[in-house]
Parts: sequence; C-alpha cells; structure tokens
Amino acid sequence: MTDILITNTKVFYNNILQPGEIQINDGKIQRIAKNITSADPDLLIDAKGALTIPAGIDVHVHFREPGMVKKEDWYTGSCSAAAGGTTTVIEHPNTIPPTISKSSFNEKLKLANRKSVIDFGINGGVTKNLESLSLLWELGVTSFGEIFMAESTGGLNINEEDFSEALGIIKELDAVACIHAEDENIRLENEKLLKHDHSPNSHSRIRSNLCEGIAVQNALETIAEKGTRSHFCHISTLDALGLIRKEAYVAKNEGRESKVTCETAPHHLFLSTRDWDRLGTFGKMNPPLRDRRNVKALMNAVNDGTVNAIASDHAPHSEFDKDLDIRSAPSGVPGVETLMPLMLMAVKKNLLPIGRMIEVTSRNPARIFGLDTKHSKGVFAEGYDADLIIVDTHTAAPIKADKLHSKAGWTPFENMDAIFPNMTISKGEVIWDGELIAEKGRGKFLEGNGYTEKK
Ligand SMILES: NC(=O)N[C@@H](CC(=O)O)C(=O)O
Ligand SMILES: [Zn+2]
Ligand SMILES: [Zn+2]
Repeated sequence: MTDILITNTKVFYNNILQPGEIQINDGKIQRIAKNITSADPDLLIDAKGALTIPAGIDVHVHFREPGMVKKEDWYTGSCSAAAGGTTTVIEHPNTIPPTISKSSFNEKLKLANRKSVIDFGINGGVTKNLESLSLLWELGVTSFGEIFMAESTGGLNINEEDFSEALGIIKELDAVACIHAEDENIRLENEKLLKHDHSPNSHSRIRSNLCEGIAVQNALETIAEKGTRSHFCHISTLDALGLIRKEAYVAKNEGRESKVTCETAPHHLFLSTRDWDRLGTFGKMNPPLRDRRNVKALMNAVNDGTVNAIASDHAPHSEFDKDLDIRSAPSGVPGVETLMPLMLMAVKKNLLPIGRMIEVTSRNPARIFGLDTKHSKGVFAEGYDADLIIVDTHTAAPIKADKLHSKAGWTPFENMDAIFPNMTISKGEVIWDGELIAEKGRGKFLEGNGYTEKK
C-alpha cells in the first residue's frame, strides 16, 4: 500500500531536471523513478508537469512565542512557513523569556509541540547563562545562538570575554555556534556621529559595512583559537564574504574541513538601500539594507559556494510597532513565507541554477545542523523524509501581504514577483494545497545531537 504517488512531475535528480514519479510511504520517500506502475496509492497526485523539489529548511526564524504573541505565535509562524513551502524551521532564542535555561526551554518546547504544524528545532540562547549551556544541549537544542555580538531585538548581546568563553564551551559540546556578527563599538560610535540624522537610511550607515566586517574578523579569530564549528547568520557585505571566503580557501589548502559556514537572507539578496524610500522604517533590520554592489556580491557568493544557506531571519513586528522614528522602530522583517517563492523566482530569472537553489534551501541547512543524519531531512532520496513542494514555475505572481499568514500583516517584498508552491507536503502529508490543511501540533521537535533521553 502506498500513501502518495506523485505522477507527471519533474524532479531534480542525479544532477539534472528530468521527468519522474515519486512514491511516498509512511512519511518517507520510498522511490523516485521514471515510471512507478506497481504502486496502489491512497492519494494520486497528478502534478501536471510541475516541479517536485525538497521543501525549505529555514534555519533562522523568530516565532515570538512565548512573550510576544501579538507579533507571531508557533501556529501562525508555522502556517506561514507551510504556505510558503517550508516544512522545517529552527527557532531562535530572543523570546520573552529568552531560551536560556531549562525552564524557558521547556516552556517554549511545550508551546511549539502544541501549536507547530511543521517540524522544528529550538536554539539555545547565549548570554550570561554560560553554566546552562551543557544542560540546554542535553535538553535537545539544535545549536546555540544567534549569539549577538551587538545589540539587536531582544537585547541579548554579550561582551567579547563572554563570547570567547561561550565559543570554548560550545566547542567542548561539539555543537554549532550561530553568530550575529556586528561590532557593538562601531555601532555605538556611528550612532553618536549620526545622532541628528534621523532619515531611515541612517540605519544602514550606523550599522556600516565595517561594522559587520570587523565583527566577522574578530569572530573568526576566536573561532580559530577555540576551534568551534560556527555559522554566521544573515551575512550582508562584501567585506564579510571576503573574510569567510578566505577562511574556506585556507582550510582547503590545509586539507581540513572549514569550521565556518554562513547564511544570507532574502531581504539582503532582493532588497537594497534603494528600497529605503519605499519602505521607510519598515526596511529596518539588522544587519541593514546594503547598496547594490553588496547585493550583487551576495548572489555571486550564493553561486560560488561561499554562502551555504538561505535563511529568512523571519522577524515579525506589527505595523503599529514599526511605524515609529527610525531609532525607536524595532529591527526585523517577516520572511518565512516568501523565502522559497523568492528563491524560485530567482531561478526563473537565471540568477542561480535550480540545483544550487535546492542546496542552499534544504541540503546545506540540513547538513550544517545535523538534521540529515539524525532526522532524515534535506536529502531528496529514498528513505528520507518526504518533505516536498510541488511548484509550477510558470505561475509567477506579485507578493501581497494580505495573502500571507504571518501575524505581521505586511511584507517588505510587497508586489515583487514570486513563485508560490501549489502544494506543500510534510512527512508524506499534504499540509498546504492553496489552503492550509495541517493539524495544529502535528509538527515534531527535532532534538539536537546532544539530546539525552530523560531518565
Ligand atoms: N534581524 C533583526 O533585525 N531582528 C531580529 C533579531 C536578529 O536577527 O538580529 C528580531 O528578532 O527581530
Ligand atoms: Zn541577528
Ligand atoms: Zn535573527
């Protein structure tokens, strides 16, 4: 008995796009072949020539629960992901309370278990709680961070000494440190210099290219000293890319695997400082919008392998909260639902090949955080989770906030063309087909590598 058979589809398999059929059993991909005649499926999906590719794994989202459910919660955040073709997320710790202790972790886990419609990991926060990191690791956090080197939403930034000590502990645990790399001193200095300039784009100048570059450079020194596997969040500048590229090059020459990976966000790939006029304070995020030179370099870096993953940094804030002076408005933009649609659109525009898109939206995110080996995620092959989307690449349409499912109710990508999935399948279950058909709480917690069964 077969649960699902997808026919009349195209798959990216053995490095080429080709016609195929996919058989799904017990939530897993059972077979991928040209023709599967033996199956007797419960559900036959005729894709009518559309593409079937791995669903997104978004390793950087903020679902705001507990503490800020007016902005988002685990149900709306995960529904938003599902409707945009993402079936796995890793949620970051700057909630209220922040996820920095056993009790705050358990509180978040309970809420997520009750509400999430997709599978999820939870990251452990790193502040003054250095003595709690090993316990958080045993409780099952996916990785640590984002570790804030500078102030951002939630005020969890830490000083250099704690940063260095934290990386030492994370190395001992053999976990991954996710790093928000901006330099707090440079930020403060620039803020002082620009104290009379309250134009929205002053935010890009306060958190300058140098502000990110210096932070990445300092972090790389600590990483080299401690030997910690580290993942840079939302990289946005040429300067940072240069440093990360160099580290990868040196590692290769020395015949070792680099300990460093990085992600960039769709808002850094598809928006620029030109959008300040259109967006005003709604374009405020950390790190900030960059000029066209940086934006171009980022897409090149996605193609040449320097950028390993695309993650949304989904940071929902209400319109009411955003509608303030540039200094007072909170930083962050929603994006979990538009990540895959924008990346598919980029493929259509020949900005990157489909194979590379699949690598940066599912294969690499799974690999970096061990979701492939431990949880059968992010590999389009027999025996792996059937987390798939069916997309018709001819159906580009403008993004409209009122069609999205986040509580934010707005998007910085309004009216930009994107390709939304016709169908999202999570572990062999159709959870989106133009309508959400996912049961609240069906999503499963993906324990991290340090998880030890409670006795
Ligand atoms: N990116 C942002 O500007 N904001 C994020 C936090 C973060 O990722 O720094 C948020 O949680 O709002
Ligand atoms: Zn951040
Ligand atoms: Zn973030």
